[in-house]
Amino acid sequence: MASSTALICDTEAWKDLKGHVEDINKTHLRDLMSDANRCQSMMMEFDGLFLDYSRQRATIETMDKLLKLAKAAQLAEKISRMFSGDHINSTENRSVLHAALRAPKDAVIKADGKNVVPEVWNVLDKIKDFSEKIRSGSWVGATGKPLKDVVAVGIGGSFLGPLFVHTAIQTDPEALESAKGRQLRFLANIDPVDVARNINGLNPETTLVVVVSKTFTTAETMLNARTLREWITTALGASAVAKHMVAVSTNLALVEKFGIDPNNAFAFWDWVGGRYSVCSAVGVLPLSLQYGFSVVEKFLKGASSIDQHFQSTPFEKNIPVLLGLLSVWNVSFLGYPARAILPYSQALEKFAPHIQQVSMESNGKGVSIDGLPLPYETGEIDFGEPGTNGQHSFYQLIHQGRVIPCDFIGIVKSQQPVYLKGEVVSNHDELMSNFFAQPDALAYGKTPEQLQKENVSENLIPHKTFSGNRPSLSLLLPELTAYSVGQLLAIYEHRVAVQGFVWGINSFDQWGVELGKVLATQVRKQLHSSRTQGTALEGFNYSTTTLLKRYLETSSEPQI
Ligand SMILES: O=P(O)(O)OC[C@H]1O[C@](O)(CO)[C@@H](O)[C@@H]1O
Repeated sequence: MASSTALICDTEAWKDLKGHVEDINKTHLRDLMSDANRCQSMMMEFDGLFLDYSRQRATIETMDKLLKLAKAAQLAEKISRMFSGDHINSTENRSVLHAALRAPKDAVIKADGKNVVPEVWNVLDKIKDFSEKIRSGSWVGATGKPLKDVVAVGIGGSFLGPLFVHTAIQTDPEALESAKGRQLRFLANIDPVDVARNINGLNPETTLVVVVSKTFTTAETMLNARTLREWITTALGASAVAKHMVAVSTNLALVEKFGIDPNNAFAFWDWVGGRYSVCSAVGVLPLSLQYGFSVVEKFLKGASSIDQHFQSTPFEKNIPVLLGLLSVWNVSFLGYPARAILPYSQALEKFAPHIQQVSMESNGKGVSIDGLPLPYETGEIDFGEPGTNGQHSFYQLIHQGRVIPCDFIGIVKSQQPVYLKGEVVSNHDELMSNFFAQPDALAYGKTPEQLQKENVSENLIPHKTFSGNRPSLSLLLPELTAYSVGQLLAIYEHRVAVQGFVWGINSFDQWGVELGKVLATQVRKQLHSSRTQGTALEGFNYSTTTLLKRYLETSSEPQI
């Protein structure tokens, strides 16, 4: 781009792709898929992962044009600025260095001129030491009992990533074995029902609470932390906090003010965005308590492998770059506003919710990084469910309704294989039959002519016709281990960054979450004064006043 304030849509590369849409609209995936050379060029392998994007509505020419768009967007420079610790999160004046969280001990990654890797490893070593003490029972609670259960209190990025990784590895044989006799739970929502569910069946005597908050000011997390502090101190006395509560934060002063011993706090840094923090103490501490540090270290290594691939592989073979460019193609050129994340793996059931934050909080922006209003949409609506459950839910719309590019994620080797004697296939093969079938159903569809040949009655033909030409990609992982979960995470993190870099936005701030928080403060104040002094409602519009009045009049909330 000529100047830093120019928008990507003004470049020749963007305009060229706009024109190219017409060519693509003349194609059908049925025909594109019959070109073996094209398909072969759209498959690649890295470190055990296999990517097939031949079912994208793209030709070799499209890919060529997308690579030109990457050049016009100065993608290589932007990636390099990220890894060099430049303050690419300009609205918060911060570096974006989550890759440093999983870098090998001898790597050098600088923020503001200082190598951050030794600090990262100091915290990792502290987590290793602490989690071993808890797991071995050498650290005991206030009544002398070992702490076998952990409740991690946090929300958003201080919750979704750790929950995803926990859910993904909990049935992996190695992780399962190392977690025997232990429980890890996550308290995120301020809904008191979530508190009730999370402490149900737990004994404060044997529970460790980990308060996870980058800022240590998030209203929900702090109230939930105070609620669990009350649960512990009511049962065990005020001094029990020292043994039963620890924290993860960048704000160690507030951790201390809360009453948690600073020695029991695990730091991270402002160059780690909340939604990119699962590889910091945010995820590593709770996961190490549950599975042991050596399992979690494999997760970090998997992510690091993708970091190196992303940083050094030419774009035409670079998985996050290719996926990011294809997403830009689908959103900005083909006009598909959503993306379905469809892992054929129950263990990945929390992957889509995590990626929703990573992607939508990062790329749902209305202005360029320089503050210019964007004449094009950014970000996509991410959603998903594991297969085959999703097939019995929203796939109808994907097959015959709106066009939604799909990410199919499959695993070669099941974490928990089952084969029943006499069955046609193993349970995992049954699952994977669907993984292989769905992308073709979407791509090829079914024509009225085919239905006629099958003697389908005329009145049903329109209903049974599938237009096809619906794009997807398939990612095949050899197995689902801590390592491959790390790979998967980093692929999506970097893919989202690629999209943001091309769109010319700041993918690392999140000002859009602030307004609602401010308005909730006004409501909170009003609820307090109405409940304690009977103050009349003031300063709200007709609708909110009516709703609040009804809530206050009919609510059975305990009075303060
Ligand atoms: O870790 P914290 O500071 O409690 O923030 C939690 C979450 O709140 C947000 O700031 C906004 O929802 C997220 O970006 C962040 O992950």
